[in-house]
Amino acid sequence: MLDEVRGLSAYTAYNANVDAIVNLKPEVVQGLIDSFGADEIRRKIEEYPRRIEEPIDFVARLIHALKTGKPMAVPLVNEEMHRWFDETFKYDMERIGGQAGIIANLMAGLRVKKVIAYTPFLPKRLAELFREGILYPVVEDGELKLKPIQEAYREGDPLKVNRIFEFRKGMKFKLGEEVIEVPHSGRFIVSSRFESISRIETRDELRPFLPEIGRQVDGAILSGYQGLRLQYSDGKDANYYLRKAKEDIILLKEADIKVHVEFASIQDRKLRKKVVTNIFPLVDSVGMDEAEIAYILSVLGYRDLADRIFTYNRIEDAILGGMIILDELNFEILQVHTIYYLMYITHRDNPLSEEELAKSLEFGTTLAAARASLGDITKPEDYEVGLKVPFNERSDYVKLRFEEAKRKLRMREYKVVVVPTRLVPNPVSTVGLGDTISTGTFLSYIALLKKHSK
Ligand SMILES: Nc1ncnc2c1ncn2[C@@H]1O[C@H](COP(=O)(O)O)[C@@H](O)[C@H]1O
Ligand SMILES: O=P(O)(O)OC[C@H]1O[C@](O)(COP(=O)(O)O)[C@@H](O)[C@@H]1O
Ligand SMILES: [Mg+2]
Repeated sequence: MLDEVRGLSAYTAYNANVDAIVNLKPEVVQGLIDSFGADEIRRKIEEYPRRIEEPIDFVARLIHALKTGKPMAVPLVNEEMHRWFDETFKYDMERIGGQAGIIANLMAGLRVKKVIAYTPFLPKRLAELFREGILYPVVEDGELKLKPIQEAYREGDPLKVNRIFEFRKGMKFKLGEEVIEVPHSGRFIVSSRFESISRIETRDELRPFLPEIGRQVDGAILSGYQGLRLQYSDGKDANYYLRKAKEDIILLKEADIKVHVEFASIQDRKLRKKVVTNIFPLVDSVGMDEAEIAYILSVLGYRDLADRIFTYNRIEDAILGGMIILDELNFEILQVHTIYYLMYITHRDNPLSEEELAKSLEFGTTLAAARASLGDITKPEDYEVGLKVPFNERSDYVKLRFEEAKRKLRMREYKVVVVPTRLVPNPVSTVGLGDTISTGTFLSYIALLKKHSK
């Protein structure tokens, strides 16, 4: 599968940023609890702030994420808080972040045939974090040029920095009298959402060249819509940017390529609904994690099912939710990544067999296991490391529950495929694992479709 994937060319847009990463230590978490007070933190968790405006919002959402062990992302809207973060935490490293940034570097690491990456802002510091070989589209003398991305930076473009808090399974701390033990390794993302970095779009001069870009690739992976704002100070709004985003997809698809959207957490319910209802029906494939499937169902009017997924993590609920999302938003294939399994839901008439779909999921989890083990994938041989990671200890349980779900649910009109994940017990890093899975599954899906059409 790796060779077939490496024979493909792909385009990715829109979000890339610098991730400033903190590997959380229990004493740092305990220090935060001691200085903000357990009662105040509990009260804030109940309130469940959806934006970080002051430090207590951050502390409450972080402690909640640690308690559940779920991957979460919360927008930071108060620019003043940069100072508080920088004074409170010591960053362990800086690397490229954002779905488009991570995916571009992953594909370049695998030496995929051609990687074109586009991000509306490209300051020098960001351009330098992209891997060699990645091309950036620019318009020169009225023509499309693909430049090495490191040479394409623009002076004066704003730099976006997100903070990532990596936490590890088994970490213990006390919230008042309550002893909390983190149930899973994961990451908590503080996503910067200031107006200057929130225009997720293709520059007007480049948009007419999207069909030409589409003709040079086999597929496109788009993400970053979560960075939009409902309103901008110049009178523009999310509807304006979503209309442009829809135009982009239509133009790329003139070349009859498959388009995948990698979904990411959108805390604002209005924006979440706008993004899924505008964008998903235009694309072929969508990827998301377990929390995101519940968030989407909740805005589509399936609150009970969303709550069940959040609370119990049952496979049958995720399958039911996935079938609803696929049908309501009418696209080709949904891929869901959870800690213990990956899942595809597609229509019965999908040309790929269930065995082929399972192979594609296995490719995705193997790639993620390689990244979790090594921290990054810098060369094609790194994939082999993933093959050495065993499937997780709940694999038999996952298979059993899937068989049960098949008996309970009406699934005749769909192909539903579930494979257990290869889980690294002590991952070097977890940020970007979802993007890695989705890149692996989407590229292998295209490669398998190509085989069928030969
Ligand atoms: N330690 C891990 N080893 C392998 N794969 C992992 C590990 N931890 C998480 N994963 C996978 O990554 C996704 C996370 O997706 P996000 O979109 O980044 O939330 C998780 O569901 C696992 O499938
Ligand atoms: O929502 P934003 O601000 O574009 O940022 C997305 C964030 O998600 C990531 O792309 C990681 O995503 P996953 O962990 O879900 O794979 C980070 O690198 C980045 O900071
Ligand atoms: Mg993700």
